[in-house]
Amino acid sequence: SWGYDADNGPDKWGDHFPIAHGPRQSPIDVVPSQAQYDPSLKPLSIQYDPATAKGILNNGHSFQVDFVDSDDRSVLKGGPISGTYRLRQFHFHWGSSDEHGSEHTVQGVKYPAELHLVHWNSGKYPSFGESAAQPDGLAVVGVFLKIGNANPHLQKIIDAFDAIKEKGKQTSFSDFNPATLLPGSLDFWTYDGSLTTPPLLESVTWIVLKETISVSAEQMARFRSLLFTGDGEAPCHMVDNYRPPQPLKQRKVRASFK
Ligand SMILES: Nc1nnc(SCC(=O)Nc2ccc(S(N)(=O)=O)cc2)s1
Ligand SMILES: [Zn+2]
Repeated sequence: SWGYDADNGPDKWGDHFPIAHGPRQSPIDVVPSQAQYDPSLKPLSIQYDPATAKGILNNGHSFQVDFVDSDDRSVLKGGPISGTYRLRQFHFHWGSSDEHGSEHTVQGVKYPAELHLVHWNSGKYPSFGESAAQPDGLAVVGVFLKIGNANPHLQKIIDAFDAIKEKGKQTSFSDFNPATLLPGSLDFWTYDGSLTTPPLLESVTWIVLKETISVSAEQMARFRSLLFTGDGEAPCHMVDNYRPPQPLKQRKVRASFK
């Protein structure tokens, strides 16, 4: 099935998922000078309850931290979205070296990793699955990681990696507030896009934060110790699990800041 190799990677996804060539694909290259400041954008409202953290899973493409999303304890509001979107999971994309790895780029600048906090429109739809099929179903907050001081909040996640080294492994993960992974400023760019992996559904309102969070080179090396492969397979390090920027086509990117 799909992956990030030459034979099953982003250039091949259109064979089974023709929407790969659609009008609102993600990620994109954000060009700040082309983004229009929109004073009607509200400030982002992010309220997460650490008690909703459930588990951490190596799904063979990335690792994700899953949340209880059967109630509105961890929600995103404001910004470009209307109503309430519930946190479902967060995950990352990263490179084989510190020079690349993010999905979105900023005027061609690549970051070593990118965090995605995935939310669904619980105010309007009954489930994640339903939401994922709607043009206003999902909202993903993207945060760039930049090499610097070790990030103590990331360390709790990294300490769980030994238990999820191989594809399919999962372990419990509790009492974690993903808001600790956000930068000081919630200034953002926003545009209409898609999931960046198959099924590439065009149901995502993207909210890409301008400010980065830090990660140390040693912490990035721990990300690269995870495996795409499962127990008993020839081990393949989980690196370069990012889709490159896609055509902007008829879209505008808006900025929440001047
Ligand atoms: N009916 C459906 N159930 N599940 C799906 S897709 C599962 C899923 O959450 N996929 C997903 C893929 C990419 C992203 S991302 N990288 O944040 O755009 C987020 C989420 S469609
Ligand atoms: Zn993602």
